[in-house]
Amino acid sequence: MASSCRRVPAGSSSRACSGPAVARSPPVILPAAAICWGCGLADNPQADRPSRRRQGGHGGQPGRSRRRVAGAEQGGRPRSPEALVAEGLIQVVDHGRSLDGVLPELTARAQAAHRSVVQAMSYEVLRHYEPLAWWRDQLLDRPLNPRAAEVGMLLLVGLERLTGSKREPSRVVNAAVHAARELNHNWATGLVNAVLRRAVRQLESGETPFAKAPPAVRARLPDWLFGMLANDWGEERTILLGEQLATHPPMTLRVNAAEQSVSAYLERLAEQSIEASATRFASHGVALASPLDVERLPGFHQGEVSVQDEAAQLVVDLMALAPGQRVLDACCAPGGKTLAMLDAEPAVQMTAVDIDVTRLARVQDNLERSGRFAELVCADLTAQSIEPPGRFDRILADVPCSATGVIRRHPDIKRLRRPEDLDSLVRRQREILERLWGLLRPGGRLVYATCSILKRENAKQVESFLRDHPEAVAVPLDVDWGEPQSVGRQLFPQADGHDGFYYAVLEKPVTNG
Ligand SMILES: C[S@@+](CC[C@H](N)C(=O)[O-])C[C@H]1O[C@@H](n2cnc3c(N)ncnc32)[C@H](O)[C@@H]1O
Repeated sequence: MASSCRRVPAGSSSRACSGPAVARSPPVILPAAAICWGCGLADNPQADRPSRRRQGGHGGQPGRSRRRVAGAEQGGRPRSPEALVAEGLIQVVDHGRSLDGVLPELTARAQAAHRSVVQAMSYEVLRHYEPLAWWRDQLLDRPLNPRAAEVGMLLLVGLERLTGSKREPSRVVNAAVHAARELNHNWATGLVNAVLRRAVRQLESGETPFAKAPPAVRARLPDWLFGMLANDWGEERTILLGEQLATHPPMTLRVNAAEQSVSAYLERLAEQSIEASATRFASHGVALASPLDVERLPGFHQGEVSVQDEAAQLVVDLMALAPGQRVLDACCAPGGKTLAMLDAEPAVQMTAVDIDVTRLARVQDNLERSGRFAELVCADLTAQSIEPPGRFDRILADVPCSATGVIRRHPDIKRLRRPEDLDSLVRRQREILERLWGLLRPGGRLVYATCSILKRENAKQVESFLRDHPEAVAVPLDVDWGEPQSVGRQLFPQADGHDGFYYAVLEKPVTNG
């Protein structure tokens, strides 16, 4: 076992560890926004506030260069929400930056009254990017010059406002024209005005702009992802899936069962006039009717409740934890499932590993908030060993994945992921699985989990592992959630319910001699 002790530096930027290290309990302060696509634990649960919905292109290829939104540090003059969102989304679409990274810069430059609008618009344009861009291209007389990317994005913002907000259409058009000027594209004001007015006329005549759009556009998915999903689940289902992935996810809580029951917590929420209900499948889950700031959640800072998607909460039952067991939470950061397991069974010996030292510090924060303890190890599980082998009774392999099951929460995934990422992810998942299998003691159990809805990362991955490890036993899952696969169960994103997720449970039999 790695044994060197390292404190995670406050304010350090996200980086992989250089070697195994253990971080024990000193408090650490973390940078506000750290992207996590696949954890089921919201980094900024209130970032995404609902707006009214409708429908919603094909964007440029993200380049390698990454710059900040112009003027952010110089305290540049606040701009209109439309201009800020157009500027910010260029950073995501053309420069490959995450929305979580860009939004704080945008909102810092917006007037206080506009901040939530800037957030909501950014999410909505990314959610409906394909239909919005397809519609824009239909409305244009000729394709936009690639150098006019900001104007192209501003048109998407305008089209999103026309279909997704209650604002008077003429005000939407005027705001977009004004934003073009703010962005120093005076040459484009006439174009923006003409295209958006054409869109208004279409809507007023009752035309359905996307009726003739290709299936991938209607599914609000990039072509490559639509193709992969359609290959797995068929075209019709993929269109429905894509539509579901473009909706607002609920904000879901996990009530710490050691502290109180779900019904007791629901009563406390009702006392604060916070509307909520028990989740359908997770026994400690509470779904809020609308997202809110965690500061308003009774007992949040005391660890009585955590923000965690319902599908992510289901891991606890699958782990079949018991006091005294040695448990390894591999790929643990930011610690949502570590905490869920410790809250359910505090008397296990928990070791939690992640490759990213900054994200490990967030695990520590989460543990401290709840007064729980785990040995934290920074290690690359594709390359480094956690000694000695055969040590753990239970292992959770919540491996890095495409995060296609959580696109509702992170619509920038559709712009940032590349098809070629899948090959390297699948390879990495397999390497991690191989190493973890060696760490499992005979008689022990390993739970494989992803927040992906792609078979290659899920049932096909586990099938391939089972072919090469005939000693491994796939445990049938007698549960009422998800859909059975050749091995394991697939959860698909549900309206007002859980995210897309996959679980498989493997056991290593005790061999004689
Ligand atoms: C899906 S997230 C884990 C979410 C976490 N289990 C939770 O519930 O909060 C996957 C994690 O795997 C980590 N990771 C990726 N590659 C890794 C590797 N080679 N070794 C260890 N951890 C890795 C990432 O840093 C990321 O934190």
